[in-house]
Amino acid sequence: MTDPFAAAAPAVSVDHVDALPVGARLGEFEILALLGVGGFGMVYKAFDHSLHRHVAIKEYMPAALAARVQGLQLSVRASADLQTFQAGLASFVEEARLLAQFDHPSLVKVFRFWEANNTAYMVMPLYQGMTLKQARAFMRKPPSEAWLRKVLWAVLDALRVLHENDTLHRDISPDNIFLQDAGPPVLLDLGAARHAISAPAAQLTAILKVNYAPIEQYTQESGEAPLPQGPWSDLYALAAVVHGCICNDTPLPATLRAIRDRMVRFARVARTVKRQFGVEYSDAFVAAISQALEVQPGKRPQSIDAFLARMEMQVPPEGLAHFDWKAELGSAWESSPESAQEAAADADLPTRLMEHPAGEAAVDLDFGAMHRDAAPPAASDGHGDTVFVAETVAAPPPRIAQQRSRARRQVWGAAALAGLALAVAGWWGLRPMAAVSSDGLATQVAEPPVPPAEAPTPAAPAPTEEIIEEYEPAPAPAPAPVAVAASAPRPALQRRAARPAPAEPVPTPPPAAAPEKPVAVPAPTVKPAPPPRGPEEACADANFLTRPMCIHNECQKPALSSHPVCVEARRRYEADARRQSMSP
Ligand SMILES: Nc1ncnc2c1ncn2[C@@H]1O[C@H](COP(=O)(O)OP(=O)(O)OP(=O)(O)O)[C@@H](O)[C@H]1O
Repeated sequence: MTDPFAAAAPAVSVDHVDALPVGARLGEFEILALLGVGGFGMVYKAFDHSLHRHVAIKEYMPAALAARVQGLQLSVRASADLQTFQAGLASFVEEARLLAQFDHPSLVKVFRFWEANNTAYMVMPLYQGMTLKQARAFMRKPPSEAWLRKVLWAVLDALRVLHENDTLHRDISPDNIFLQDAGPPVLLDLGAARHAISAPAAQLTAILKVNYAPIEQYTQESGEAPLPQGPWSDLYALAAVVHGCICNDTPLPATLRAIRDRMVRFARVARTVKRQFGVEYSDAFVAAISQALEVQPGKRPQSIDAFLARMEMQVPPEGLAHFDWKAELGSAWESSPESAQEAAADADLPTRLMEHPAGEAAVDLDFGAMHRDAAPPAASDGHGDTVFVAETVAAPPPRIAQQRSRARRQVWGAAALAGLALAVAGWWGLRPMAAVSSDGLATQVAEPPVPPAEAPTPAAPAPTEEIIEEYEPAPAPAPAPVAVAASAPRPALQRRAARPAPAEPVPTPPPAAAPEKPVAVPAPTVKPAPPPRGPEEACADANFLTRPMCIHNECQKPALSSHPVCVEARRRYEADARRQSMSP
């Protein structure tokens, strides 16, 4: 029997101490390899000895909460986590049951599922290809509009099935969109376990992919009136995926955008891409993505049909059923991430597009290392764009009359999270930025940091030194508590919410006092010049939000480059850059 999925193999070799061993038997299925590890599950290539075909099996395995102690059995690490583990398990099964009902070429098919060994398993087709996140590394320039439209149509069609069944996806990201080597792109999972683990009881953590989650997902747990979620929420995430794919960079989190929207407008991205790469996007395409990226839910297209209409897309793109994503990338495709980088360098093209509005700095923030203190670190494995959001205990339901101001406060709560994220990101992810010419186009672009061949030495110059000079710290939001008000648990698979109220302006926090201009003081003529102040001294007056950036800026001064604080900051930066370059 021919098996169209037989050749599928992991794009990168994966290993995990808690993975099932090769050769393990789960009934008629024999484990052949580990394909991928998510925060909440492991996916294996397996052989079905009954039907004689290769399949993929996903095992519920939240490594932060459970371990494999004996044979195939899972054991919860700490009794305190039992309830959380069980909630995730129940949602995993619920998701499997839901997906098993659907039969759509772009929605992962579940052949069967069952519970055993204190966990559960989901059997799926073994797709051949790689995730959009992995595929982007093989592109020397942004993909064409025609290519993106094929991916979008497939995902939107799958989303339509979910929305029509009163279910939201809530977890769309480049690593959940799977590009088959020949066939339509597939939406891999619903992230139900992720959301259930975030909310098994009333005092919990929300776990979000911060670069793609719309602002309303930060407020969903609140016992106060939440910002409404609906198809517009999935559309935001999908538009963020497009923005990120074109820029080859993760988009700014909605929480940061709610404070002050520094994300490069999509229209400007399109202009820059045209100029730098010669890749053009139509007005309709740009308008639809721009609208779906609105921070305020009410300003986005409210349904998939509205989005498609904005995009002037009424019929499926031709050849979607046999979409060969590599071939259709044309000259953008390279056979390896390294050659994609080299080709871009040879053609004097950047691999990543970064720009910012005139007079403002664009900061490439990496939230990968940010976790709530109490969150077990293993939950982040392979999920650099996930963040744990601290939440407090549920409040009583609000009166309707108070909902407006409460919704506003929720945005502020989310914004407070952003403040913390900003502070952490200042340490971990400050990257080069681009200057913008008066025509609104990026005039410089930054390449991703290249991992040093050897261990960094303290005297090594910071990799971003030249361009960072242009950086001006953003006005910091006033310090605010980082906890987002919390609530009662919600169903693991989010039911569709009511249409949002007409757009209400997201409150803009008062800008922090502008730093005073330095006053020229005559230099002392007799006393020798004092030794340069250390970065910590120089930033003594900075608050917890502005301090990391202040220290970073101080460390750009040549006199301080070998100061221990700067050496440590640089070491962290470089370790992070290496970690990122190694992640698939
Ligand atoms: N049916 C499949 N065929 C081939 N590879 C797959 C399949 N399903 C998943 N994978 C691979 O396994 C990886 C992890 O899968 P998946 O994203 O479903 O895990 P997860 O635990 O749900 O992660 P997340 O944290 O995103 O919820 C994917 O990135 C993909 O590379």
